[in-house]
Amino acid sequence: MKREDFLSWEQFFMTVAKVCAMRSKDPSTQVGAILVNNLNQIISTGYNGFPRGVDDDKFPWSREGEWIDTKYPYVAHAELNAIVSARTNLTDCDVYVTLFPCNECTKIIIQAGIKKVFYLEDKYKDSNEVKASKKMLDAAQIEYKQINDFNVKVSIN
Ligand SMILES: O=c1ccn([C@H]2C[C@H](O)[C@@H](COP(=O)(O)O)O2)c(=O)[nH]1
Ligand SMILES: [Zn+2]
Repeated sequence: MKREDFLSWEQFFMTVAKVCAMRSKDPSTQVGAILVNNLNQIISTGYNGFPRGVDDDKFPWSREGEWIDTKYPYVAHAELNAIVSARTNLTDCDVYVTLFPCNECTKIIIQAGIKKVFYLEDKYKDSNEVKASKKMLDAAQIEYKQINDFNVKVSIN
């Protein structure tokens, strides 16, 4: 008899996105994103971090202070990294991301032709950035779906 407790595609892809987030060196919020095509193939992965050549031991990780002295001007978002790393056309791909995309990532998601956004956390839902994201996704008729029943535990020895 076949196993019944296998991961669904949604659980599987979000688990991979969570694992990608574990690569992030951001001390407060680690974000992972993956792109999946209509054959359920993972096309690309990304996580939030500084761009290539921007030394993450020399640039700031802080959230507060003068904007130029915080991480915000420098960090490349997980969705951006996944999209620019993809080596194929992204039309009709889905994105799985561990945090609801900000407005800048949302613009890139829309322009890349991505069809659906699956997300886990929405901790900045009251921010103007996320409100703007939702307005743009609604206008562009791109669906977004929160994975609610995510209780996957991965333990690898
Ligand atoms: O769409 C998004 C939004 C945010 N991120 C990254 C950028 C930062 O590294 C963190 C957010 O840091 P806070 O300390 O929680 O403000 O998340 C992203 O990758 N994608
Ligand atoms: Zn973003």
